[in-house]
Amino acid sequence: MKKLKKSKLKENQTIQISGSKSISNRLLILESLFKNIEIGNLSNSQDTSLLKKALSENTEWVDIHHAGTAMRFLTSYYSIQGGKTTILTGSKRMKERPIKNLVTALQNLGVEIEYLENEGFPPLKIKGRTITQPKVNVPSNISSQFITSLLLIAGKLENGLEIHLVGEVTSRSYIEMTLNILTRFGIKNSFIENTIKVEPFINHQSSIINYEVESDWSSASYFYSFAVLGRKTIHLKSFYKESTQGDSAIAKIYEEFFGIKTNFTEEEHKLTLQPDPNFKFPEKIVLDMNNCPDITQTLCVTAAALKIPFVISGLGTLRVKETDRLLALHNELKKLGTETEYTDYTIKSTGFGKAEENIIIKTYQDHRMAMAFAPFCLVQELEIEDEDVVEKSYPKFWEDLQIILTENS
Ligand SMILES: O=C(O)C1=C[C@@H](OP(=O)(O)O)[C@@H](O)[C@H](O)C1
Ligand SMILES: C=C(OP(=O)(O)O)C(=O)O
Repeated sequence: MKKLKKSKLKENQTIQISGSKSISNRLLILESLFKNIEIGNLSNSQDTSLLKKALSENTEWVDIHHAGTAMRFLTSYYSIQGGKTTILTGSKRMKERPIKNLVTALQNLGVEIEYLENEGFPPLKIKGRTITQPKVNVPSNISSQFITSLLLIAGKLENGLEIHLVGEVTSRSYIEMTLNILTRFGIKNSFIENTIKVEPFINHQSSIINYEVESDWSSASYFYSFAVLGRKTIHLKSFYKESTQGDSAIAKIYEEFFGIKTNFTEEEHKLTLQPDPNFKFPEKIVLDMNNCPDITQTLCVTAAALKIPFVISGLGTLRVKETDRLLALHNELKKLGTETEYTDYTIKSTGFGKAEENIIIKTYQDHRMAMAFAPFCLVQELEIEDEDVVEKSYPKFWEDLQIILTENS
């Protein structure tokens, strides 16, 4: 249990967030397949450590715990390890997170994959082989991680790969991030309408690539919330003006709805989050967050703390993440006095009342529930049920809060 006393924000503190977990996990797979990357500012998240461990140990039984990207990326990775059989499993929740569209795509490419418990879900038994078929159809409405998983191995296939995305494309920014990394790596690709083509990558032994990972924008989002509720300037390192991370949308969203101006200092790769003292909050927030699903919880808590009505759409993936994030938000926002209604794709506020006196936020084994609700301590004291959940993406979160917060006395 983490007790957060009613606090104030200190002025002008600087936080160094570690590398993006999404970029890091893509690079680790590519490094393992092509072996020529010097990675700087690798994510210190548990998800990245788990993936790194799996790739370095190369065992026959791999438990990836809660790490969704690692589960999905390794499914394709093990599919092309010819002559090797791997059992890939995860936490209880991982066994409830869908993987069927990816498995079916790999099966259609000729890989033998078996479900060891429930059809469509981990654990999987994967028999690696050489993939030669050049084309595959993949439904793209459940998780972009399925597409990224195939894209990461595509350059290794002798005929490359053409992926036809079927249906709506969810979390598109993450597919674009993958293609951007492939391009940096020298792997030729194109994304036209619903077809992605990746060429086979032949000269991969020739040179070493240095890749400095930009810090994690999903982690940065919590400091935007602190800056809004604490009305003080915060500095974050190491970020770039042009980001490949979809969650960098937080800068625009928090400027438009909460008056936080983001300044970039090029030389120091520093973001400065500056609240505009004359900003008038909007009467309502209406937003589609399909491109940046991981910052939904951050935004809902900021809006709830300010009692600004919100209608958020594009949330079709939230019910199959670390927890059912829409249900979790609905239950916990109530404790802050915010009533909500949700569907499979949307959440909207329906009324604002008084917050409970003794708030205890349940975390549902979801790191983002803990971190998204933490900024509410600038409004009222609260407790967060399981403080250790933050390790999944941001192990130093509570330590970093000590830098920016001072208790009200
Ligand atoms: O590719 C990635 O690194 C990710 C893609 C997104 O998942 P979905 O495509 O399942 O929404 C995102 O929520 C997740 O945290 C990381
Ligand atoms: C959804 C997330 O991660 P994953 O899907 O990789 O478990 C997340 O970090 O918010």
